[in-house]
Amino acid sequence: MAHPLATPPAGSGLFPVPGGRSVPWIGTTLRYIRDPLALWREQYEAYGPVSWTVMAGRPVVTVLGAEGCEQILTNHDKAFGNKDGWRPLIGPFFDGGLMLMDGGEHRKNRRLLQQAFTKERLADYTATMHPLIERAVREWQPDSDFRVYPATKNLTLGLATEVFMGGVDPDDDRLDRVNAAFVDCVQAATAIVRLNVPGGRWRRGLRGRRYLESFLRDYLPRRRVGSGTDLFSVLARLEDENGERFSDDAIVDHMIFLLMAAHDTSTITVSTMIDQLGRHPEWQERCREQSFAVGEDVTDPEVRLQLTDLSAVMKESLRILAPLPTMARWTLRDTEIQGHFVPADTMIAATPHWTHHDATWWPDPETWDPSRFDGRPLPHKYAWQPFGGGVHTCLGQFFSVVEITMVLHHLLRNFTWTVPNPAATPIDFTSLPYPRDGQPIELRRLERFSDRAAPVGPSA
Ligand code: HEM
Repeated sequence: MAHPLATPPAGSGLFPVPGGRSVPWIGTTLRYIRDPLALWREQYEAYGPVSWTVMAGRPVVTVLGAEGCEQILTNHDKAFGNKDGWRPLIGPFFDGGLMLMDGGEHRKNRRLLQQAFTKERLADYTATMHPLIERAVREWQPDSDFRVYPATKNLTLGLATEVFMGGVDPDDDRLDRVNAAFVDCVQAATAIVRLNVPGGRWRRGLRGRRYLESFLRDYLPRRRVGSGTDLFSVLARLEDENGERFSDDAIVDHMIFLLMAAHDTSTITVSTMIDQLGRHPEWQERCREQSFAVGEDVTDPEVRLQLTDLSAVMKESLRILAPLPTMARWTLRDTEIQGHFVPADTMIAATPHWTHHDATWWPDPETWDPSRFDGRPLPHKYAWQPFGGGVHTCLGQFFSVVEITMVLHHLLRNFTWTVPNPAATPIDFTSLPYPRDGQPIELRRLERFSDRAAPVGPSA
């Protein structure tokens, strides 16, 4: 039986948001962590595209479908705020990050931050990243039980410290602890017990945040005065049109958020692509052929454009597993979503992961098939939205595409791999999605001429 979230104002013509009773406080949190698609499918069948449930102690309105997501992300009537949507989830750990800002504050910070993501800056980051990725990937060791996820996480963290931070001192041995601090912060986001109690995730997250702050503050004075082209140095020297700069606190906040935004999202995307290419050798070989055809150096954007198969593989992998399966919002006043009345101060979940698996837009949605991205237009502007939409669209989108392309490009040129376990990879959705088993593959070094498929064509 459906229970309305709130009664619509008389004469409004709006429907109440339907929903069901569930376990007190925890509600559907655990079911979401296990399998959000199964949970949403059930909600959709029972109540339609807009319904409410309880998650971690509060009512949450789940919006399923491209139209609803478009309405929320484009936010034309400014009814949806980011700050209070994300804050209950990741606030204490990623406070001061761009994604947690609204209105004028967001506009001002985004304008300034955008200067760190221009074409010229991206070219600098790319030039720094390319040799690091090439070397790091080549050093991966063949293994019949190679775990992709932790290896990729190490790689992206190493890149982040070089490209984002400008490197660390040779005798600074805190990187493992920094990595652990990120994980603690991100995982605390969905802690069931949100109290600062010993041994709890929340406490570990808070401790992680303090560790990251002190780590960055140690390096900040040098970045302010240096001439580095890393993101940290760029942020430390940015000025707006009035000559205003970010304060020390703002730089540390932005850095912690950016490191987090860049790290786990790219890691899960690389990991999904490797997993899928291991299960689809024909696509692996197609991508490899293009990677050998363009040569080793892909720092030039024109050269990367030729990796059309890899680009399709990335898009399809982002479709099958969106690194941000859900985007949080908060209603700033009474409003309407797809004809339903939603009162002020309600948590909203926009759900790209659902849209990406919606058969309306994606026939046979559970099948991984990069040929969906063969250049034809999207079936709906919001049918594919891994990088979000509206004013909060991902600022690091182009950076991450370059980073991911380069990792896969070098991997394809150095290795071949298969996935020994035919069962689907078990994904945990506690925070950002990650493979519970670390994503095992059988990784073999590529014998360049014997392992590659013979060239196709009349002379072959
Ligand atoms: C595959 C990789 C990535 C994915 C799928 C991704 C996804 C997203 C999404 C969906 C949002 C919007 C959140 C919302 O509307 O609430 C977002 C925001 C953001 N992302 Fe990314 N991201 C990725 C990589 C990166 C990287 C590498 C960086 C930085 C270098 C970055 C920086 C940001 C920032 C700063 C925002 C906030 C933008 C704003 O609120 O104005 N992201 N990202």
